[in-house]
Amino acid sequence: MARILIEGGHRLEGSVRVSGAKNAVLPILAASLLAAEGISEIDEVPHLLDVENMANTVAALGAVVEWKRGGVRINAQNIHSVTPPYDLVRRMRASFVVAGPLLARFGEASIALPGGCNIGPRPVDLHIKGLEAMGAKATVENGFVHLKAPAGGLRGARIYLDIPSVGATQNIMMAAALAEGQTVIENAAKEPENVDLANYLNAMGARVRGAGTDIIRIDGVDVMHGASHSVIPDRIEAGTFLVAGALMGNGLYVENAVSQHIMSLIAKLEEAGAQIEDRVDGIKVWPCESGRMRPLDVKTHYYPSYPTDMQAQMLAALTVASGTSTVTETVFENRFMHVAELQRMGANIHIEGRTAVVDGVDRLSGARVTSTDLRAGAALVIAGLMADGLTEVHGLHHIDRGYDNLVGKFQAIGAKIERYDDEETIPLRAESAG
Ligand SMILES: CC(=O)N[C@H]1[C@@H](OP(=O)(O)OP(=O)(O)OC[C@H]2O[C@@H](n3ccc(=O)[nH]c3=O)[C@H](O)[C@@H]2O)O[C@H](CO)[C@@H](O)[C@@H]1O
Ligand SMILES: C=C(OP(=O)(O)O)C(=O)O
Repeated sequence: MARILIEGGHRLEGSVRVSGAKNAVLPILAASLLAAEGISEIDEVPHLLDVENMANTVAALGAVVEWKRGGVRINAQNIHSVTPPYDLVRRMRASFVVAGPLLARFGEASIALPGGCNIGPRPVDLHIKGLEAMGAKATVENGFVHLKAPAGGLRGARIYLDIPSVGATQNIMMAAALAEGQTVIENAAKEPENVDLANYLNAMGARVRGAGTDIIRIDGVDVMHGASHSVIPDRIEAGTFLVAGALMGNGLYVENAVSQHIMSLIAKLEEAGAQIEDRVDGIKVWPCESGRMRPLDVKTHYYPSYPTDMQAQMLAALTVASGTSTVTETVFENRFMHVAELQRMGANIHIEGRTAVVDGVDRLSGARVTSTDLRAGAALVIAGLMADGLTEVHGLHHIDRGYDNLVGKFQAIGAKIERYDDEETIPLRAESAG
């Protein structure tokens, strides 16, 4: 079974470059389906399992997808299907965002309903309600959502989102790009990845204003074309390295990190005592002078509040803080699966409802642990970097979904970390990792 082996205690220094954002590139690949003319060139595309799945999804619908160095070229002129294969959709929730582009351009789409996942139930009711407000008929049958636009195509509408859902905002924004008239999304998600998507849509000929604020206005156009676009850096990958640097760094430079995208995380790291220097093209981080982070109270919420996708990594960091911290998860119902794994490494955490209460311990000890979701995997790697002895992390398919060469990047900044796929032998193996 594939696993990562980490020998804890080595300092991290030098520079690490952040890749393009997973949560931006996925809807951008889906948005490419809107182009009836021309070819899109997307740059800064990270090497991720999710990206491969999304590229395969648009290819299965008829788009011609050509990989190039650092990016991808997509010709979506001849789409022949509005039903992405179930096998691809089930692997990745984000594939539901092909619904908006397909419905807008072809008047119909049939997408397998994404189920819940390891972080809790993840309904798509707000996506469907938004598309219905634009005139679509939605029926759910045999696990699929069938969406059909009215004879004259989708019509612009005023849509208030009960929750500022990232995915619903994306689906509605893409569907509205080719609808008749104006769509207004109120209580829209303000995430930087949605701004990146809006910029790409506008480069394709759409008219989207207000992305990044609560209210997005989209004036529908008749036709869209391919465009060139460079994906923004991944703020969660940047945050993951900043947390690692705040714990184990000797002055770690996270190149490409955009401080504006992670203000809440930077504020928390500074509150914990880490030193942060915002530079033109990245962020440098040093650990607290005392060598130990101060305890924190952290609460996840929608952007620009503290991101749920950085909850597990921060929780791992706080296991060795100099006191008691609280971490409250408000976005997803069940995003504390990593707690049990961190406890196996000696962390002192108990859950009270939606809050994890973390009593800092002097040190963690290496153990064999399993990622339960993508960010849980990153949290366990961070825990392994600071633990005594050897840590063996399993469940790598989660990490591969969203981190581009995580092991190689940590190796390059001084971590003692190796990845073993399948039956390769583990030279570093020791009893403590069992
Ligand atoms: C590919 C991608 O970009 N994934 C991100 C996106 O996921 P995703 O787009 O799935 O997250 P949402 O913003 O939609 O979900 C936020 C909350 O709204 C709820 N909800 C959402 C839609 C809906 O129709 N009904 C409903 O009740 C969800 O269950 C959740 O509790 O934003 C999340 C919240 O920042 C991040 O953790 C994910 O990394
Ligand atoms: C929850 C995440 O992603 P997804 O929405 O793709 O599951 C994540 O990136 O942490």
